[in-house]
Amino acid sequence: MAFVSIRDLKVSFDGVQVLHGIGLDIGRGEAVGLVGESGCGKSVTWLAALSLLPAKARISGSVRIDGQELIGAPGPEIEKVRGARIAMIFQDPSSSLNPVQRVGKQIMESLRLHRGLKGAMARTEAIRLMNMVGIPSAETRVDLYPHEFSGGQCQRIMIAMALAGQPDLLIADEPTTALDATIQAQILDLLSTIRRETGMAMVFISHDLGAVSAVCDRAAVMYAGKIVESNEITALFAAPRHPYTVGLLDAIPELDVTRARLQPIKGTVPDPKYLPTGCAFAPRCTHATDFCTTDQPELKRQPDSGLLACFHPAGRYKTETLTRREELV
Ligand SMILES: Nc1ncnc2c1ncn2[C@@H]1O[C@H](COP(=O)(O)OP(=O)(O)OP(=O)(O)O)[C@@H](O)[C@H]1O
Ligand code: NI
Repeated sequence: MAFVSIRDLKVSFDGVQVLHGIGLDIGRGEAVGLVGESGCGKSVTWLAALSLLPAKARISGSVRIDGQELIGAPGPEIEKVRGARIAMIFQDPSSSLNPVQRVGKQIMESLRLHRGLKGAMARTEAIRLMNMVGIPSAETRVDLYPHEFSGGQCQRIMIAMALAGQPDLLIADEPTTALDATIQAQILDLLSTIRRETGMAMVFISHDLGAVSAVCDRAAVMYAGKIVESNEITALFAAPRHPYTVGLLDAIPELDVTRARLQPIKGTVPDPKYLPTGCAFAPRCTHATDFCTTDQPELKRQPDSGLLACFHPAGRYKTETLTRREELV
């Protein structure tokens, strides 16, 4: 069995289903991207796994790490997993860092909680972690408050806190969305380096397939609470099969192009309350036929080992997007 294995994960809020049976495997040390537009269920997948959803959420299915079932596991067991085995970082560091506590103290608290380190040992380790995530003069800046750091540096400090527990899996939930392009590239670079050095697995959640390609080996594309396609990044970029994946690739910003010239996918994501009967993407899909509006395509293994849920896959080969990926890396 894979190191992390998600099977048929479903989530509803107030009778509205938002996750429709997610299945995903992550190997040890593997970096997997989770991509899709806002509201497709990327965050909910992991918040459900880590028991971080509000009590009203109805969750079924299975999430196992190293064989240990997380769905329905008792609170203290989940708490042990959180931070120590699986750590999560979010888009906005200011919501996770305590503004009135020195950053070093916050990292040391994480070290005490997950590794039992205290005093001088914890302080030395906090400084080492700050150095590792690229904070200059960590020895002196360890005693500063979050507002004395830039947004990009706060995100680095969040990453240091996440690494404090030496997790086997880091969930990075849109960690660069709030940052400008240069800083974003630096953080992506940092995450790749850390993964190589620590050997931890990573799930990188993003709207942007370009950012995902800079960090991940493989990506799963989500739409309306389902995975619609997944494959190795190179295969996904070279030959995207799902028309939605093609749309996401067309929306990747080229480095020297302003956002105004991108081609966003026409239409909007469906409200989970009123999902279409057939394929959820059919109303926006240029390939859709009558059949797609009545029947739901299943996620099936493809000859190239990718997974796809589509009745009318695209066949075009996109060399130009391949070059874009190389530029981004
Ligand atoms: N606490 C909640 N109560 C009710 N509905 C929720 C709650 N959290 C998420 N949802 C709904 O679940 C669906 C999936 O949300 P989720 O946050 O996973 O999307 P996402 O793919 O992470 O989007 P984004 O890119 O905007 O973060 C959305 O329709 C959202 O409105
Ligand atoms: Ni999200």
